[in-house]
Amino acid sequence: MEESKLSVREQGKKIYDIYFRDSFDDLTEALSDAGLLNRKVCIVTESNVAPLYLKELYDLLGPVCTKVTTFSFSAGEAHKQLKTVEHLYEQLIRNHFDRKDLIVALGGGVAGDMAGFAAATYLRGIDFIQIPTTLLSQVDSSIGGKTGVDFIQYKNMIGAFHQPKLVYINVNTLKSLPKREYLSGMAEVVKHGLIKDQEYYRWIRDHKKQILSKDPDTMLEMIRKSCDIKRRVVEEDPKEQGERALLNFGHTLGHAVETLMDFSLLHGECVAAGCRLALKLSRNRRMLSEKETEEACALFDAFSLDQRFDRLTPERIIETTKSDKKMAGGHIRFILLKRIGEACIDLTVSDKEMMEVLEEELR
Ligand SMILES: O=C(O)C(=O)C[C@@H](O)[C@H](O)[C@H](O)COP(=O)(O)O
Repeated sequence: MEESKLSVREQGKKIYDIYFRDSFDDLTEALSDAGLLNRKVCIVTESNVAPLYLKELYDLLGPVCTKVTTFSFSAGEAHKQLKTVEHLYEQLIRNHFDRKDLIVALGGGVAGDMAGFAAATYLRGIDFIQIPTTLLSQVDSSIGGKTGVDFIQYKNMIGAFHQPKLVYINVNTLKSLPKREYLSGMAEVVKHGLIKDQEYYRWIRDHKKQILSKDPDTMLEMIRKSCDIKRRVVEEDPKEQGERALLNFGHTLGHAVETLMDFSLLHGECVAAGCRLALKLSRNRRMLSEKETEEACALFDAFSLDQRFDRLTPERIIETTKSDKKMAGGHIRFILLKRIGEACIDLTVSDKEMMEVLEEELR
């Protein structure tokens, strides 16, 4: 398997590397290259991931760190809350963590977002690294430094931009990932093709079989391609002043569905629902043809991203969307497609337009 890495830069200066590997074998070398050896470390992980990889990580880090502690919380979006972060702060304080020490986020998006947020805020900021173990976190949430927690039912409402010092992707962790979780990550992968790269979108369509069977070489190529797209976007606009908002394609209505379904659907499943709606909004604006829209929706279907959310009404979804943070000057910030492979920001989508696509989707 080809092994490689990508560097994420800001204003030409390297900020961190993303490693693509099929084991944890050279993690300590990666830490050494990033200047992160001989520190006190806290591995932050969750209850599903801990039994699989915590011991391996602990044993690897022990010899190259001054002390290794672990913090494990109950898995699930319901625990991505300030309360969990408070427990982590307490542990860091009890173990006398100072500004030179390191947090290691081991797990999916919830672990990464929350550990990153703790790292951003503890002592006004300490270093952290990302070791993502789900497809969604490998292609999306581990890159770009968005960290945070949900607040009451508001998704990612409290957070900070804080860049990791290293992202270490071991694609072999996907073998143990439940199928539903794996497919949920495909929503972000398809999103990358739709918003930025028509050729990549076609590549995904042509490699459905290999992707579904978790063919290692295909997964590695796909993860690299997606990370490269995300890297380019966040390099250009690290703090979401413009271009980076395009990564929110599917998230405007997706976050509303996720909240209203009480987080019973996975994040990627809700993003897929949001992407279908955004595709249909783009079609109704005559930016996409009926055929292109159907084909893109069918690609989500191929990855079983066709969950129903018909117990929700269009009115409730629209109302919840307006309380999300994607508002700009009183308008909902939508990401639409000008064509397959090119997205744009739009502040003019009306309630009527939303109603039309929601009624179509919920029919
Ligand atoms: O990194 C980004 O920027 C993204 O928007 C990527 C999204 O796929 C991701 O889910 C992100 O966490 C959503 O951010 P939010 O600002 O809408 O909470």
